[in-house]
Amino acid sequence: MKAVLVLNAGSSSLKFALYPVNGEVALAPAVSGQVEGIGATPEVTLKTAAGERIQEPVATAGSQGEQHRDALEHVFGLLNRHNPALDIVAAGHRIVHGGERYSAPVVLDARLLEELEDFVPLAPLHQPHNLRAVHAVAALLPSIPQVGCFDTAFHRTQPALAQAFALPRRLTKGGIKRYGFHGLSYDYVARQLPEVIGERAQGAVVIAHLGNGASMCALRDGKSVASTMGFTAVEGLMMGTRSGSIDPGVLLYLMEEKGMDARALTRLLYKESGLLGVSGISQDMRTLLASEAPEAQEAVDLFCYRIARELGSLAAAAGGLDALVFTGGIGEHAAAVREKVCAMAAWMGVEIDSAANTDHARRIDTATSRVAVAVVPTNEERMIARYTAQALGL
Ligand SMILES: Nc1ncnc2c1ncn2[C@@H]1O[C@H](COP(=O)(O)OP(=O)(O)O)[C@@H](O)[C@H]1O
Ligand SMILES: CC(=O)OP(=O)(O)O
Ligand SMILES: [Mg+2]
Repeated sequence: MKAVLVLNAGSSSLKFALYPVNGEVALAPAVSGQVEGIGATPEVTLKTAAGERIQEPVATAGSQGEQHRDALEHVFGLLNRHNPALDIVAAGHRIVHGGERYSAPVVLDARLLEELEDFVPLAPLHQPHNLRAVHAVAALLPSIPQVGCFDTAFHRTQPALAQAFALPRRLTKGGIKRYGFHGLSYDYVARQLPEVIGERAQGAVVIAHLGNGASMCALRDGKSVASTMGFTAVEGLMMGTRSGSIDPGVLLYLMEEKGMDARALTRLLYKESGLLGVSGISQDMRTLLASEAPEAQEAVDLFCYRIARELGSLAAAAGGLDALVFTGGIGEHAAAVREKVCAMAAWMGVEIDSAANTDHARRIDTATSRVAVAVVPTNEERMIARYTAQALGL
């Protein structure tokens, strides 16, 4: 049977899946898995259709880029050994930045890949790894077509106001505006929502994608109207290692008074801040929730506080709040985070059922809550597989 290979290269992870295609994309992949811990001690986990789990370390050293490359090679080796007689006819990729031009998935060619290189400085933790995956597939399977699915595409429906910075017009015209990210995740979750919350899915909805990277999106009629991430994936919420929004005056001060240059600031804002920076312990929410250190507690509290603040702002953009939806690794699994955020949103009519929340139920609001509150697992890989099949008419 035909299959689409999906690659989702994140900041510190590489998720992969083989989706059988037979007229339409199968609900579940035949093989899937991920490499986690790229940049530290990467380890790959693969799950076969028969439910067998394989876990092994990835032999690698060197820079983040070199580790991403080794991780990819390791994944290709594993897929060769565990591919259940599927014929890989296409590859679909998550590409974080598509700029202003791309509001839909595209078939990738050499010219387009070169154009997408221009966005590397705008998404330094993602874009280089996304593009590297495309080149790696081209070298290994030169005859198959490849499709790029952009994180920014879903947000192209936003009104101009939501995309604008208050900067001189010439800069806005030059593309310095708010793009928004995690679009494949929002797209997938928005499509699941009618099943979970009925008609309210068409109303004022805020989805919180809380993973290693974290952002929130306001939707109306299932379409993005505003988001917390902007020109780059460092704006908005506090994240695993990213600061989120910060007074730009702090950066000017650090440059002028502390002699920090662009490289040092990039490191600070993307790699040393967020949960890791505030706790001084870990970027991993599991570790922080299990820790008794007051610094861990402070990091979690600030993470939740920032979400609650942004929720108010996004509700203003959406013109109300009919539903609040949690997704991403933290959103799906960290009941304590959902509880704190919802407690701070009580003034908006958010009320959750403690037992349902602890059970990670699909609906966690009480019968009297004015706002529907849902937990919807995201699936960027399936979204990519569907888009790839669609773009190629598979
Ligand atoms: N059971 C859990 N409880 C709390 N946090 C969790 C749990 N499982 C995963 N997480 C957190 O989810 C985050 C990773 O989210 P994920 O969406 O997988 O990340 P990525 O952005 O790399 O795709 C990490 O902070 C991790 O600690
Ligand atoms: C855009 C982004 O932050 O992605 P991730 O959550 O995969 O780091
Ligand atoms: Mg992610």
